[in-house]
Amino acid sequence: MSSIGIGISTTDTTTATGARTDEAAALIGGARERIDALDDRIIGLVQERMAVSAVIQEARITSGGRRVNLSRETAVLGHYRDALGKPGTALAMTLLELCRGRV
Ligand SMILES: C=C(O[C@@H]1C=C(C(=O)O)C=C[C@H]1O)C(=O)O
Repeated sequence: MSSIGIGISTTDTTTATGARTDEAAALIGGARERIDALDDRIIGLVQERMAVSAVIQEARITSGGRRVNLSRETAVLGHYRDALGKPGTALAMTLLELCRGRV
């Protein structure tokens, strides 16, 4: 670590995290590892959701029905909105687009 005056560190770690102390940089670095691991799990769950959704859509289309079921999508949107508020609706819309494409 080099330093500029008392208590101001200029390590690579603090630079990368935006922290102003080594203690904060260490906390942020550890928490970012947890976030990266959570993001990997979230991405895996989204991919699993896409696969399950595809099974449903293919079964419905093969049976002569339509790909999209708006009443079900409304229920999914409501579920996310109830849990996460307005941004939850936007998240659900993105998930639905990933799962059944743009309508
Ligand atoms: C998966 C389905 O098909 C489509 C995809 C949906 C989804 O990914 O949640 C919801 C409704 C349908 O538009 C379903 O009807 O459940």
